[in-house]
Amino acid sequence: MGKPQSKGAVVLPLIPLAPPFAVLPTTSVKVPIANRADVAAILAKIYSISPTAKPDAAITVVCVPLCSKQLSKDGRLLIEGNEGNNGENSDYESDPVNASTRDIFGYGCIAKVSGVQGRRAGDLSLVLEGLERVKVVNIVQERPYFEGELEPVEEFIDMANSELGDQFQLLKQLSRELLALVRLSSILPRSPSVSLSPIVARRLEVYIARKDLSEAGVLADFMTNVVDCTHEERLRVLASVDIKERLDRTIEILQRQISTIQGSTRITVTSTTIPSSTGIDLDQLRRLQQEALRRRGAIGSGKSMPGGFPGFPGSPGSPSQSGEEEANEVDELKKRLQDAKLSPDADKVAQRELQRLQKMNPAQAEYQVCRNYLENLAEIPWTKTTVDLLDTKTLVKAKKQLDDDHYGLDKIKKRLLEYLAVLKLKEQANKTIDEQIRALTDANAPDDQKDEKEEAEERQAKEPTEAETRLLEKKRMVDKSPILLLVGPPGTGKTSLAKSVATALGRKFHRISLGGVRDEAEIRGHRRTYVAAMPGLIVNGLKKVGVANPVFLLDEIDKLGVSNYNGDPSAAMLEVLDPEQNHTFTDHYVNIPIDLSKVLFIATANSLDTIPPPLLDRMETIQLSGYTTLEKRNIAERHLIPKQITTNGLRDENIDIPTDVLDKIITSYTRESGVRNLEREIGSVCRSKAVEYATAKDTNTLPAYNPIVTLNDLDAILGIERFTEELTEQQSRPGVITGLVAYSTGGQGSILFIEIADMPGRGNVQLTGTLGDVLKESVGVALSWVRSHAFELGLTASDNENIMRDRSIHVHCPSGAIPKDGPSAGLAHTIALISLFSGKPVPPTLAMTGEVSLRGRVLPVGGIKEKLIGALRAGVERVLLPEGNRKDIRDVPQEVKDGLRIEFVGGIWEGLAKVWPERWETAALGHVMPRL
Ligand SMILES: Nc1ncnc2c1ncn2[C@@H]1O[C@H](COP(=O)(O)OP(=O)(O)OP(=O)(O)O)[C@@H](O)[C@H]1O
Repeated sequence: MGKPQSKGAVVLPLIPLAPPFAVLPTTSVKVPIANRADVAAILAKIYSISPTAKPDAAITVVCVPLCSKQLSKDGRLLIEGNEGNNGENSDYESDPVNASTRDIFGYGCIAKVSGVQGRRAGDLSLVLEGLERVKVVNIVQERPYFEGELEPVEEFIDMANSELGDQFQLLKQLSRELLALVRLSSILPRSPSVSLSPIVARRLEVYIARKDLSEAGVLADFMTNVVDCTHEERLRVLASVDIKERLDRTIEILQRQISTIQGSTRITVTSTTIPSSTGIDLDQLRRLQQEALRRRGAIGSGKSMPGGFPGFPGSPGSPSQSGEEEANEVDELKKRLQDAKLSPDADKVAQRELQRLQKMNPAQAEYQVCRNYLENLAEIPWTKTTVDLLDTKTLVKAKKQLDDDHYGLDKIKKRLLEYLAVLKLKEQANKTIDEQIRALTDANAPDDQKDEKEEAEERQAKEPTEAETRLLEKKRMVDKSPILLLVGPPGTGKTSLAKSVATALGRKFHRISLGGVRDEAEIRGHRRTYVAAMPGLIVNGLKKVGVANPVFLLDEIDKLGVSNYNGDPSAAMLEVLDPEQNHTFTDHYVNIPIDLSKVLFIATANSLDTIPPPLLDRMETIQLSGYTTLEKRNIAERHLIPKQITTNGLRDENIDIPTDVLDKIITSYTRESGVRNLEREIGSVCRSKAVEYATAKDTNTLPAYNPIVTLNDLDAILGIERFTEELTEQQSRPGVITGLVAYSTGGQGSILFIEIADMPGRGNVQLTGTLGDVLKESVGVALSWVRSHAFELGLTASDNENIMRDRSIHVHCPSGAIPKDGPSAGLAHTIALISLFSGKPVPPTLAMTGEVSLRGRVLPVGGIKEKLIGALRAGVERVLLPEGNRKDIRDVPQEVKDGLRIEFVGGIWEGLAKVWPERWETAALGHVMPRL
C-alpha cells in the first residue's frame, strides 16, 4: 500500500469552483467566467509576468472546489466522525466570488488552461484540463485572487497487492457494466434521460479495457468524473490520496449508479423479457458483459494518453487500438484484396490504405470511408476473366445462336461474326506467342545440376533469348476490341442482338442505361472527398459482373446528357470508348487506372443526330432499319408468337394465329418500325385465348374450345382498328403531292402530304406545318424554278408574265404539330406547284423524294430504305427517286422492291415526264416544250 511522499511546496494561483464544478485529474471542464474578477486578475497577472507568452505555452492554475457542509477539508464525512471543523463549516460560502480562506477545500487539481470558449462577453468559459492532484497546505493570498501553497500528492501503487488488483478488476467490470447498461437503456423505449452515442460508448469501452493496475487511480478519477454523482462524492474522491480508498469510493459510486439505471429500466424490460431481480433481461446483460470481457482480452493494456484530451479516449492525441472485431475486419479485407488479384498499381494503393486503416480509430468517420474504398477495390475484377468460347466450333455456334434469336438482320449478323472471327484469331496468335515465351523462360531458368561456372558461361549465350522474349511480347496482339454502335428505331432488336453476342461468346452481359445521364460523375464516379462518394456506372458494372471481360451494352447512348454545370457526360464516355485510351480508364472514386480494353462495348442508339461527333467517331456504326410487313410476319411467327405462348402459360396446340390474322395485327393495330408493339398485341391475343382456354377447362367444355384466332376475334380482343391505309381516303387534287420522310428520331420512314393552295393576293407565300428553315428554303427554290420556267411550262401566256402577280400561295404539310425539316421535299414541292398552277392532279399512290437545285437538277437524299419501307406500308405504288440514290436500292428488302415501282429521275423535266408522261415525255429529252 502506498505512502504519500511529500515534496517541496509550490505557490500557484487558485481558482475556487462552486458546485457542480470540480476538476479531477484526466478530466476537462468548462468553467463560466462571467463575473469572475479573480479569474480575470489571474490571467492578467500571468500575462503581465510574461507579456510575450507564446500562445501554446501552458498556463497552469489550481482548481479547488469550495468546501461542502457535509465534509471536512480533507474529504471525511462530518456526520460519521466528528473530526474537528464541526461548527466551522456549517455556513460555508457557495459563491466562489465571495469565498474566503475557510471555504477552500483541502485538495485541488493542477489544471492547464487550454482555452477560452464562447462568443459574447457574457458567456465566456475557461476550458481547464485537470493534470495532477495537489494538497492545499496554506492560503497565502485571498484578494484579488487566491494563491495557495501546494504540496504534490504522490501516488504509490503496490502492484503485488492482490486485494488492490481484485478491487481494480471490480472497478473495471463495474465501469463496463455501467457502460453496457447506459447503451442498453438508451435503446429501450421510454428509457431514462441517459443516452450515449454508440461512437462515444465504443471509445469508452476501448479506454476502459486498455487501463492496467498501474493506472488504477486514473481510471477511478475518470469514472468519477463521467458518472452522475454528487458534489460531495466527487470531493471525497479528490481527497482520496490513497489508491485503495479512491477505488473503494469510486466502486461505491458506480454500484449505486448501476442499481439506479437498473431500477429505472425495470418497468420497460420486465414487460417484454424475463423478469429478474434486477429487472433487466439477464441474458442480454450477460451477453453485453461477455462482449465487454472479450474485448478487454483482445485489446490488452495501453499506456496513458500523452498530449491527448484527458478523459476522452477517442481524441486524436490518444492512440486508439481497434478491438478484435476491427482486427478481424481488417484481416478479412486483406484476404479479400489478396483474392482480388489487384493490378500492381492498385495493390500499391491498397497496401497504403490498409496501413492507414489499421492506424485509424474505428469510430472516426474517415475509417468507414477508407474501408468502403478498400471494399470497392476488392470487388473490382482487376484481372479475373471468363474464358471465351473460341474453339473450332465457335463461329458455327455463334451463327446458330444469332439465327436462333433473330430473324433477318443478315448484314448485322455478318459483322458480328466477323468480330468474333477476329477475336478468335487474335486469341490463337497470342496463345502461340505465350507458349513460345514460356518455352524461352523455362530454358532460361537456373539449373540446379549445373555448377556456377557453367551457368555463367551459358548466361552469355542466353542473352539474345531474353531480347527475343521482349520481341515476342511486342508481337502479342493487343486486345483492342472495336466499339460497335447499333443504330435503329425502337424495338428492332438492338438490345437482344447484343445479348446474343454475349451468349455466343460465353461472356457475362451487363446493360448500362445511359438515357438521361446528366452528370459526369454518374459515369466516372465522385471523388472520394465527397460525402457518400461512389464509383461510376462503368466500375459498378464491372463489380456486378465480377470479370474484366464482359459485354457491356451502353443503351441509348444518343440520350446521354449534354454538357452542363455537372460536367459533360459524353466527354466522360470518350475515354471509355476509345480503344487507345480505355486500358487506363480512371474512375474519380477509385483513382487508379482500370483496364477496360478487354470489355466488349456495344452501344445502341435510335438516332445519330444527337451523338456528339467525337463520340460517334470512336464507334463503328451498324444501321438497323425498320422491318417490312413480311419481315414482321416472319419475326412474329418464329419468335414473338412462341415467346408469348410460353409467357402466357399456353401450349402450341392451344392457340393458332393464322397468317391473315397476323397481317391484320401488323397493318391495322401497329404502325412502328420495330416489333415491340406487335409483341404486345400478340401478347393480348394470347392472354385472351388463355382466359378462354382456362374457362373451357374449368367448365369441362374443352371440346368446344377453338384454338384458332379469327379476324372477327381481333375486333373483340384488340378493339377497333387503330390504323387504316392512309392513301385509300385520299383523292387526287391539284396541288397535293405525296412526299416521303424518314424521321431521324426513331429512324422510321413514312409518307407526308404536301398541300399547296392559291388565292388572290400580291405574291405572298405562307408556310405552315412546323416547317424547319431548310424546308422553307426548299419551297423558295421550287417556287423560283417554277416562276422562271412558267412560260416553258405553259403556265403563262408570255415570257414576261409574272405567275404570282395576282395570287398568293399557302404551303402546308400535315401533321402540323410534328416538326419537319430537310431539303428532300424539293421535288414534291415543285411538282405540287406545277400541279396547282396547271390544275392537273397527281395520283396519291405516286410518291416522290429528292432535293432540287435552282437549275432544275434532282439531287440524292438520305433515308431511302426507311422511306421506301414506310411508303409500301402506307400503300404507295410508285415512287420517284433521285438518280443519285440508285445505289441505295441494293439495301432495300426484296419485298419492298417487289411491292413498289421505283423510278429514277435526274432533273425536274424528267420528273415531269414520269408524272404526266402524255405531255412531257419529249420535253424531258430537252427539245420540245409543249404547253399544258
Ligand atoms: N429480328 C428479330 N428477330 C426476333 N426478335 C426480334 C427481332 N427484332 C426485335 N425482336 C424482339 O423485339 C423485342 C424488342 O427488341 P429490343 O429490346 O432488342 O429492341 P431495341 O432495338 O433494343 O429497342 P430500344 O431502342 O427501344 O432499346 C425483343 O423481344 C426482341 O427479341
